Amino acid sequence: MNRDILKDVNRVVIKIGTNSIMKSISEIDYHKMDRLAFVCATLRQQGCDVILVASGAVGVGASMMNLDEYPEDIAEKQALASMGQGELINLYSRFFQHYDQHVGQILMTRDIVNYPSSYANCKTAINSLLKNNIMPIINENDAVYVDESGHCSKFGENDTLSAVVSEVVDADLLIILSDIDGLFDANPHTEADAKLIPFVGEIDDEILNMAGGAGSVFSTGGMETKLGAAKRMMDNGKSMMIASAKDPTIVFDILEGADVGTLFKKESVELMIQGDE
Ligand SMILES: Nc1ncnc2c1ncn2[C@@H]1O[C@H](COP(=O)(O)OP(=O)(O)O)[C@@H](O)[C@H]1O
Ligand SMILES: N[C@@H](CCC(=O)OP(=O)(O)O)C(=O)O
Repeated sequence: MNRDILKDVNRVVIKIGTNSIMKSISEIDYHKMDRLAFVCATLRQQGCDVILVASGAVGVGASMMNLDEYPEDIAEKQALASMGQGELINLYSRFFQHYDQHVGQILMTRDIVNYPSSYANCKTAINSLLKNNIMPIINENDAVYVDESGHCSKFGENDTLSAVVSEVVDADLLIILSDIDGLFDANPHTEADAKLIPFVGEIDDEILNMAGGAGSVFSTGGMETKLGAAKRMMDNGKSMMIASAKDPTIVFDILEGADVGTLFKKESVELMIQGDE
């Protein structure tokens, strides 16, 4: 699959998982956060609209409290998220500042999917940030979500959230930076000879059967939710990449059309670029 089309991307959503910004349960990977800020700010300078979906509220909160493991209790998790989110955005804000880039925090609940006025407000808020050259940094509002049968305002993981955000802002491409190089034909952590799949043109049962759940204590979605996000993007005629978060400058390679990670793109549909009709 020729990837030259990725060179024309004008608006990109980049999602990075908790696992990728933590060295261990107690240690934040500051270098990784700095590289990510560098990449996002550089793309912005080059005229590309970038929206960052950044996980890590609970993880950063747990590291601040020196916890050995994550709590199961929802109220405890929400308290950690409340504390951790403040520190997470503080860190990103400081790293982005090195590259002369202001950031704006947006914390979402599922209300944006369920209520058209919330959706419209969210769209306006993100577009206003972009218009003013402020980098939107988005996470779920983990401290207050409700997860009850009568009312569920929870996403629960950021793969789906990042696909919804891509829809809201009409992004050309969603890049999910993960702790793995892309989609493999089986979970590489359990199948030693699993092979990377460079291109997926359709999410069918064969592809869905390859996916397993989350790979670490930090993660919530695993490959299943990433495939759900890919399907959402493809149904909207847009594309998605899964690539390794090890070195965030891989985003430059992706946008140069390099053969890295897994590209999800409907074979029959040309990547729709902002401004094209
Ligand atoms: N077919 C597959 N290909 C790649 N990874 C898979 C697959 N099935 C399950 N996984 C798991 O999904 C993990 C990536 O998802 P996740 O744990 O949510 O990480 P992240 O925090 O980066 O989003 C991998 O590390 C791996 O353990
Ligand atoms: N919103 C949560 C993260 C949820 C999530 O999806 O995490 P991840 O699987 O690491 O992308 C938090 O910030 O702790």
